Amino acid sequence: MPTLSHAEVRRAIAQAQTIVVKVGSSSLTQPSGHLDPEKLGALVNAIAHASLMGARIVLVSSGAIAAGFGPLGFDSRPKDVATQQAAASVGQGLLMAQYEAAFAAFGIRVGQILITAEDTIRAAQYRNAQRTLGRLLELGVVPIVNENDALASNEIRFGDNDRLSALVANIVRADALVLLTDVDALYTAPPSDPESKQISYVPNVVKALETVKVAGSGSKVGTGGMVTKLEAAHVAAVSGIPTVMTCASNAGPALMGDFVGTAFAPVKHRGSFKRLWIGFASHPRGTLVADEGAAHAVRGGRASLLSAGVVAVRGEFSSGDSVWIDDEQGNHLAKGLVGFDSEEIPQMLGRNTAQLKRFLGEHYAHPIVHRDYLVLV
Ligand SMILES: Nc1ncnc2c1ncn2[C@@H]1O[C@H](COP(=O)(O)OP(=O)(O)O)[C@@H](O)[C@H]1O
Ligand SMILES: N[C@@H](CCC(=O)OP(=O)(O)O)C(=O)O
Repeated sequence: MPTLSHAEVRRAIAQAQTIVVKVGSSSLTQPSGHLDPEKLGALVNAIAHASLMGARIVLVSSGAIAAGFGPLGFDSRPKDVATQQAAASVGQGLLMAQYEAAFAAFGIRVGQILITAEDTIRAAQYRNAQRTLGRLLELGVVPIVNENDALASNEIRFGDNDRLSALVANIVRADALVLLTDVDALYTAPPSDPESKQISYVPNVVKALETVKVAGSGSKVGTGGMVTKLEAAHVAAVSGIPTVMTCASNAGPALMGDFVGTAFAPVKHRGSFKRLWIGFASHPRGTLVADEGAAHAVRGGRASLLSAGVVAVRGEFSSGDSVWIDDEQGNHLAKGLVGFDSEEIPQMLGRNTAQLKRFLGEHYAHPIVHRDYLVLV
């Protein structure tokens, strides 16, 4: 796919029909941690205008934990997961109440969708999310999405909403992703570094990942920092979706395609969602170690991982979980969704398909990781 110029990326954003807008906690709160109605109101104003002009907008909004810890009597954002989940449970309702009132002033209805990482891969939940989001957009509603913090388990939560927003952009087949945060653009290094310079256009986010120095969150309430925002832009780019990242006060101009913040060009045509999920969002539960021949085949990009080429298995996982595929030197080669439970695998190691069928039965005569569920890293 030829790289779009900076102007073409901005035009694509201006013309986008379906847009996912992600806003971070730091952009919705006062320094005290309470929700800031003015910031929220300004954001809603920008989104409502784009929506009334015909854009279909999905808002991925953080802020539940930030909105909940103050009313619960905590001075600062809680660090332990259980209290964060309780704060999110209290804060999510408060957050939605503010959005409801702010959008109502424009005659726009909102709908709440809380989603976990698992919902984005299990086929039934994925289809339900897709159908509900699609119908809400048809009805002119602005869906407001957040991670289902109160229920997500520690191991598989997204934690930040950046990657979630890129996956939502895939679910709704968005034409653009707008990441709103507390910094006006991507810089060559964290903005606290006096040498850092603003970057207005990233033609290839994969290359940018190698050169830009990024750090975690600069605020007390944000979670992922620039690392997860670049990951989100990366997922979007390889899904054929352009991204613009800027501060929340630039939401209006960003949605209009003005040259604010940083624009990221798409690098590929739209790809398979399942492979994207495996590559970017899934958290490996264990490791399969490939021998030299299998490692070579996996690196080639089109082979399944067969038990004949696996020399060791580590971790506890179930069929369908994500695992690392490593070479014998410990380098990660790929991630994949494994076809068997971890306890089933030791008896399969080193056996070819005919032997698996003969000694263990038909059920075992399949790749440990099928190539359709394997993504090189
Ligand atoms: N190279 C960089 N360019 C811009 N910002 C960066 C960079 N590296 C780290 N950051 C930090 O990332 C922060 C935004 O992330 P975060 O606090 O998680 O926001 P949000 O709550 O919007 O997700 C910025 O405030 C900034 O301090
Ligand atoms: N789901 C959490 C989001 C966590 C968070 O802070 O995310 P972000 O602001 O995007 O770094 C919440 O609503 O509080």
